[in-house]
Formats: sequence, C-alpha cells, structure tokens
Amino acid sequence: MRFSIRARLKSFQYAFAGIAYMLRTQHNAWLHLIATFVVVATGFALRISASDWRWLVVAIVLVWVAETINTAFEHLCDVVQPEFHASVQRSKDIAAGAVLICVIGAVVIGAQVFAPYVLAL
Ligand SMILES: Nc1ncnc2c1ncn2[C@@H]1O[C@H](COP(=O)(O)OP(=O)(O)OP(=O)(O)O)[C@@H](O)[C@H]1O
Repeated sequence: MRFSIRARLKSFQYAFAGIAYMLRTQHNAWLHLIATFVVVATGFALRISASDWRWLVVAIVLVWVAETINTAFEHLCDVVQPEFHASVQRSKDIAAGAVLICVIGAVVIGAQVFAPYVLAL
C-alpha cells in the first residue's frame, strides 16, 4: 500500500477516538485526569524547574500509557472470553497490577520532585 497523508491522519483520528472512549468510560481514567490536573497545577504553583517538569511528565505519561493498554487489554479479554474464566481473571488482575505499579512509581517521583519545594516554603 502506498503512503498516504489522508490514511496517516485517519490513524491519528482512530488513536484520539480510543483516548476519548477511555476518558468517557473508565472511572480510573477520571482519577488519573484529576491527579494529572492537581500535579500540573502544583508544578506551576511551586514554579518547579524544567528538569523537574521532565520527571513529572515521565510519571504522568507512564500512568496514562499503562491505563490505556490495560483498557485495551480488558476489551480484548471480554471479546475472547466473555464468560468467567480463571485465566482471564488472572490476566486482568495482572494488567491492573501493571497500572498500580506505575501509579506507585509516579507517586514516588512526585514526592521526590515536590518535597524540596514544599520544605523551602
Ligand atoms: N471473564 C472474566 N473471567 C473471570 N474474571 C473476570 C472476568 N472479567 C472480569 N473479571 C474479574 O473482574 C475484575 C474486574 O474486571 P473488569 O473487566 O470489570 O475490569 P474493571 O473493573 O473495569 O477494571 P478497571 O478498574 O481497570 O477499569 C478483573 O480484574 C477480574 O478479576
């Protein structure tokens, strides 16, 4: 197939549709959104440095990527095995565990970034 700008724009559109669907339907994504706003607002309020912003961006992106892949994975599981299956249970729980690991990492990064600014107030 030949390269086409129109097809590339379409694939961006599909990706945005996926993100929009996740934001509409996933309650955990709402919590990530609130956390993202709080972290970004705190970053501006404390006037953190450019290098500290980099860490926050990494932490925020880490959580959103994990949640996005987890959501896609859950949907795939529901198609492959709509009825109860112990392996699906394990798989979904492990995928949710991946999100939790990222959230814990993000909290640690956030605490390390903000602590010096808060202590200097
Ligand atoms: N087909 C299934 N077979 C067995 N257990 C399942 C199945 N579907 C879901 N579960 C169990 O229920 C839990 C919740 O599954 P569900 O698909 O509702 O995810 P969710 O609560 O929407 O997850 P998230 O909080 O990430 O949005 C899973 O972690 C798993 O333990």
